[in-house]
Amino acid sequence: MTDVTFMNDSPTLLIVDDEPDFLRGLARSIPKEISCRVLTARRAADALSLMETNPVELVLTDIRMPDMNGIELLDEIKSRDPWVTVVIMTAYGSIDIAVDAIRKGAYDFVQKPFKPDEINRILKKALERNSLIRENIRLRSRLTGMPDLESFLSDHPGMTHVLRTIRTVAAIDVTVLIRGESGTGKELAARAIHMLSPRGERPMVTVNCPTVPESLLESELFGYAKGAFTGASTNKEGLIHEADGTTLFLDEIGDITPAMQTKLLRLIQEREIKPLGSPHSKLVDVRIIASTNRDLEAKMAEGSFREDLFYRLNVVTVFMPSLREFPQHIPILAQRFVQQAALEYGIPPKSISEEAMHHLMTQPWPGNIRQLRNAMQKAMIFCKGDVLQLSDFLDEQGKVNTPHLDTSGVRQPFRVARDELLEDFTRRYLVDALTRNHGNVSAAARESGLERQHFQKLMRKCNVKPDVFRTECNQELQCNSGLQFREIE
Ligand SMILES: Nc1ncnc2c1ncn2[C@@H]1O[C@H](COP(=O)(O)OP(=O)(O)OP(=O)(O)O)[C@@H](O)[C@H]1O
Repeated sequence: MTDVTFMNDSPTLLIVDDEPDFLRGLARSIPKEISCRVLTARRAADALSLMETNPVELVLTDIRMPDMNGIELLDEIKSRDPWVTVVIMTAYGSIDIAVDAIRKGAYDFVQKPFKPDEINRILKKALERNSLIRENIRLRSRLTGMPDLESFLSDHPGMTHVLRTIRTVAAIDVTVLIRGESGTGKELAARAIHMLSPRGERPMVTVNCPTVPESLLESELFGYAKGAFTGASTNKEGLIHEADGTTLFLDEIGDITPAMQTKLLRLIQEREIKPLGSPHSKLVDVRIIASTNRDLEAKMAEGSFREDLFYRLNVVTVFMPSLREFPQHIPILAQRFVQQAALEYGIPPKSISEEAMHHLMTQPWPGNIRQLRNAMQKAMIFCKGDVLQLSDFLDEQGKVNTPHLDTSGVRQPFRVARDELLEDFTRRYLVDALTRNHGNVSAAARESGLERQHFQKLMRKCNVKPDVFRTECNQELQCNSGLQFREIE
């Protein structure tokens, strides 16, 4: 992976090709007037990881690559950020592949070997298109009042992908499905999408599907006509009518009955509602955002969730990561909840001891961010001093909370539960070892009796990054000694 040129505030072009000489030559041949930062990657996987940490506007990719071909890469890029412009390089004569790429959302294609003028013309056009799209999104956000997304979703690198998707889908009127475990911030993400969208000036209409009794859900959503059932003494508009012109957020859609699924499918397909007992249908203009913490694929397999509804909802999917996947996110969130609680309860903010932070980072948090927020609030209320200590996070018996070892409420299949427990144990073990060794991977591996590579493999599997465990003195030491500080994986 190389960063060839860099110009401030310029868009970024990422060139992907497994031929090192061709890649280098092409990157160097991009003329100055196409003012862009050029990144290169020799494998699709490297390209995707570069895109996690760099805002890439334009991708120029070869079709034939060993790990993932250009069309698969195109699919993956589009599912992450539909606004990235992708240009495909094909071998001479493979016009069918080029057409397929365009059908799948590529902006253009160019046949190898190509002349510099030809590729430069395409790149210029592609960058122009991209800047128009971005400008459009920016203006719309300004008009609707951009909320400070970072302030609640955090700009931790692990969350940049989620943030980018939220910003992008906000600007286009597509149906969005937000998936993730309970308490990961699905509703918050739905609000962010709505507020950033052109519909954001009006409030979003939220329906928490499981909390509305099944017998009432249809009339609540679609409304009813006078005389539709005993007690219907007047016409009543439903929530979908209320959401006409704005966003309808269907929270926990995985829990609705097959009959309601059919009705919602009709709404999504035809944008039409027919109140209960009314002979008339009417068109509505609603943008639908749905969320679920259910395994919809499993529900489809057992026949309790309609496939056609799933595909209608799943135009764009946002996956909210669990705290287990991003323990590095915990210190930022914990500090933020301390500040929030201080403001809310009118008490001075407190710092968090190293021991307490370590405890927070090694908990499995099955209730995710919600559970962390509650733990922080409780600790803030009961802590007597200026520093939150480990004891402020222990349960009534003075024990460290270890919910995963309590199997009484576990409903998962044995293998799933066992694998989760094992991964949780491994992650805690790694975090402990890295904390003790101030983020020094070699030392932590030595102490654990593991090969460094094995230790790194486990870190990758459990998404544990060493940087957060590095103390200031350790960082200084490494920087002063002239060593590269970032871990190269
Ligand atoms: N990134 C975040 N930063 C700060 N607070 C957050 C964040 N994500 C979630 N929260 C807070 O955590 C709580 C749970 O969030 P939210 O209700 O959006 O989760 P959810 O995934 O919709 O949960 P459920 O599936 O149980 O409905 C809320 O109080 C929310 O404000």
